[in-house]
Amino acid sequence: ASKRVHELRELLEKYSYEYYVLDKPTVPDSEYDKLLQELIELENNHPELRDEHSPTVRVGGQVLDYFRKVQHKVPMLSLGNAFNEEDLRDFDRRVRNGVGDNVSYVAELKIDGLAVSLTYEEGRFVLGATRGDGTTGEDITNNLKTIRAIPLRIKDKDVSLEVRGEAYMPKRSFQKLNEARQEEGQELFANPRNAAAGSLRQLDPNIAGKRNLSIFVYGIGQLSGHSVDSHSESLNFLKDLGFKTNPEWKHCKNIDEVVDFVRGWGERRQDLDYEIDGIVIKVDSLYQQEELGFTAKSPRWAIAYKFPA
Ligand SMILES: COc1nc2nc(N)nc(N)c2nc1C
Repeated sequence: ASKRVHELRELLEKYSYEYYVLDKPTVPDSEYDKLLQELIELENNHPELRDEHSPTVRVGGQVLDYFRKVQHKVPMLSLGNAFNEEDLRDFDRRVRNGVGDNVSYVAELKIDGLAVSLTYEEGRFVLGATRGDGTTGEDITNNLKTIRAIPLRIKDKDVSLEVRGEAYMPKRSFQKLNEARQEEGQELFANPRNAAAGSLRQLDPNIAGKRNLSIFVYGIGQLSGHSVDSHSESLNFLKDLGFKTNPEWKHCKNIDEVVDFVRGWGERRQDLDYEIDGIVIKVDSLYQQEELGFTAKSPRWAIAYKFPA
């Protein structure tokens, strides 16, 4: 039974990764469900084989009375805002005053969701938390385990890391959820962001598990067992580890390319299946990020361009 249990876990993780992270399933849902059912029965008949990182825990989890508070080892800061091209050029001038003219940027979509932190130790997902006030968040591990795009195990066991990402509800899921709530005469969610936040604040993970949430991982808070020199390298590293990163990011040689990127997405964002509220621009070199440092509440090496609401 143990051999079959491990075989099923590997298979289900692979299929889940293909479906929820790559969006390229290689087997029909019926096949996935059949294997999952077999694993659930095997685990029920052999409790000694139970594992809290088994794919079966995504659909289970006990109801909590409250969320435990957790301290972020590395604060989850907020971003300074830019509202027009001039603000972006001011940001670029400040950066170049700090680190010189040899600077490049990464521009990425700012997902309109809920910032979360995911901690992995010896390759296993051990803690998921909300941003909270930046230093203290809430332990919502059970709810985040229901997000299929979040790997419960990562291949590289020697890597321990804490990653940050934005949990979100796809627009289609938001529409279906509100239609269902309309039918049941329940209060509607105002927007996908509130729906995602409301779902992750549920004390019963079975509710969160039915909300079809997803995530885009956008950065590393802490990392040991590996090193990277730039933000673009960290995005590729996260993708290689099996995380779902947003594919629309662009390495920009200068602020002009950033401005073009921002303009482009200002027009195209309604084509996306998820809501974005802006573009985040970061100095690519981690060494230059270090040189620029932080203000009391935000990195000096990043800025969020906000689209008009
Ligand atoms: C470096 O800090 C950050 N980076 C970010 N990147 C993206 N894509 N989206 C965010 N919401 C975000 N937020 C923060 C605080």
